[in-house]
Amino acid sequence: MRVHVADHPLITHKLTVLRDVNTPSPVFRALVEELMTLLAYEGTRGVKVEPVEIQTPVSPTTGVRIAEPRPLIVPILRAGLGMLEGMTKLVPTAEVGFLGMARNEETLEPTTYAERLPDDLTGRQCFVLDPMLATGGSLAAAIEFLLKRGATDVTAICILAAPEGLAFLEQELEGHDVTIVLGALDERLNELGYIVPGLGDAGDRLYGTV
Ligand SMILES: O=P(O)(O)OC[C@H]1O[C@H](OP(=O)(O)OP(=O)(O)O)[C@H](O)[C@@H]1O
Ligand SMILES: O=c1cc[nH]c(=O)[nH]1
Ligand SMILES: [Mg+2]
Repeated sequence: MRVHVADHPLITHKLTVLRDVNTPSPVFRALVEELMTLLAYEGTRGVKVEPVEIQTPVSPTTGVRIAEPRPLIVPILRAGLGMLEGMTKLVPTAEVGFLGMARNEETLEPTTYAERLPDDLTGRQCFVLDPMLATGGSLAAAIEFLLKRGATDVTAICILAAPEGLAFLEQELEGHDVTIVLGALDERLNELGYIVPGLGDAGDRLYGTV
C-alpha cells in the first residue's frame, strides 16, 4: 500500500478553516469541494492514459486520452458525496458508482446499506472518495468490496486520516495494489474513535445534521 500526504500550503490553509468548529455547513461544503479539486489532482497522477494521434492547426502530434475502460469513481455515502463534484470536474468522463456505509458509533464497525456498482470491475481503475479514514474499518470494507468484484488498481482519496486507520488498512490490504492520498495525517484517534484534532463528524457538518 502506498500512502501519499499532499503537502501544499493551500491545502493546509483550507483544512484549517474546515477544521474550525465555527465554520458553518455551507462554507464547509464549499471547502470540501475546493479541497477535493486539489486532492483529485494528486490522486489522479496514476490515472491510465493511452496515446492518441491528433492534428493541431500546425502539424500532427501524439497526445494522450483517458484509457478504456473508463475509471470508476466511488464516493462512500454520505460524507464522500461532498467530494464527488470536485473529482468529476477533473475526470468528467469517469463512471460513478455508489457505496452507502455507516459506522456504528458504539462498536465502530461499518455496515453497508447501499450498493450501486458494476458487477465486474476487472481492469477498471477505481477511485474511492471518503473524507475520513478513522479506524479504517469503512474504507477497508469498501476497498475489499471492489477487490472482490475484480478491481486490481484502487486509489482512495481522503481529507484526513489517523495513523491507527492507516495501520489497519496496511494489514487488511496486504499484497494489493492500493494507493491512499491524504490531505493530512492527523495525530491519533480519541476514545470515541474520532480523529484528533480532526474536524468532527464530516457527514453531520456537510449536511447540517448537528
Ligand atoms: O474509519 P472509520 O472508523 O470506519 O470511520 C470513517 C467513516 O465514518 C464516516 O462515515 P459515517 O459512518 O459517519 O457515515 P456518514 O458519512 O453517513 O456520516 C466517514 O465518512 C467514514 O466513512
Ligand atoms: O473523526 C471522525 C471519525 C469518523 N467519522 C467522522 O466523520 N469523523
Ligand atoms: Mg458521519
